Amino acid sequence: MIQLRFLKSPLLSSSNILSNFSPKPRTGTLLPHPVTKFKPLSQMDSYSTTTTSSSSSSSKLLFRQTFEKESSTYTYLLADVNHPDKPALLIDPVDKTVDRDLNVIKELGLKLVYAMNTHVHADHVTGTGLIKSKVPGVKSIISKASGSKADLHVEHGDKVSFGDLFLEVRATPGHTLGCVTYVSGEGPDQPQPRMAFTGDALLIRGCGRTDFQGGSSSQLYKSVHSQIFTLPKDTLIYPAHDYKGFTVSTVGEEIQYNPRLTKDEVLVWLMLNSFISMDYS
Ligand SMILES: N[C@@H](CCC(=O)N[C@@H](CSS)C(=O)NCC(=O)O)C(=O)O
Repeated sequence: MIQLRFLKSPLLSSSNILSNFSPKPRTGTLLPHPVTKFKPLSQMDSYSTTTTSSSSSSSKLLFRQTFEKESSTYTYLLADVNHPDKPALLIDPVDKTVDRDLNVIKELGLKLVYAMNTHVHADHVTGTGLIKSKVPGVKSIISKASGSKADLHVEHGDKVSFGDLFLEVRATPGHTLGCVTYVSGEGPDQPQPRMAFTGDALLIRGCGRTDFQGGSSSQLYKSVHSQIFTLPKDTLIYPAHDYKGFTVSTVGEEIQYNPRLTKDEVLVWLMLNSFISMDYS
């Protein structure tokens, strides 16, 4: 007789498959700082470089991807270098590599305004506290849903501006309840292709684990599908980690090839929650 045996995986909780994700779009109030409430949204210890021109206007994105090898974490530096102030932000800085990243910012003559996190990290200490102590005036940013302390709390639909460029905040819970993805702005004066800083929600050919910090596999599946996979297919995916040497992917590639997020949701849940074994007794 062939028997299917399901063993619970430590990664996921079975009750999670029933939960839903539907971020509430937000409207309009303004904060004094250029974090605004947006209209509803319908390897190496070195760095890689891109400078992206937008199709019009004076804004020009300077972009750097740096890596912290112990936790395999990427930090991203973005700046509007055509703005007179050269305002810059860091996404997911790591305490151990703060000096390296601040040195690049200094060399390039940028003014760091934000140190942002996509979520509360379990594998390393964020560099935001250290940055604030070393660079007065820098504001830390994290999602309100994270329940963590920061100077500014963002929610789904908010907009983080730096010079003439901006990032949209999209709620992508599942790895943790408070995970967000920061997506470069839409519009003729914003960089093309768009860029999505997905934290641990979407990794290249993978996704963040969902077995701690309020995680849920079903929520992760839904949030990635509704908030990341709906972006243009050429949108560049920049995750918070990579363990295999990948640096960047695209929405189109991940829709086609990500083994954890491309199959039917129930099938993915069964794959992640169970080991199917054959019993021939
Ligand atoms: N799989 C990693 C182990 C480190 C790890 O658990 N990373 C987290 C993100 S930091 S909390 C994760 O979600 N990894 C994805 C996964 O599939 O495990 C390794 O290979 O070193």
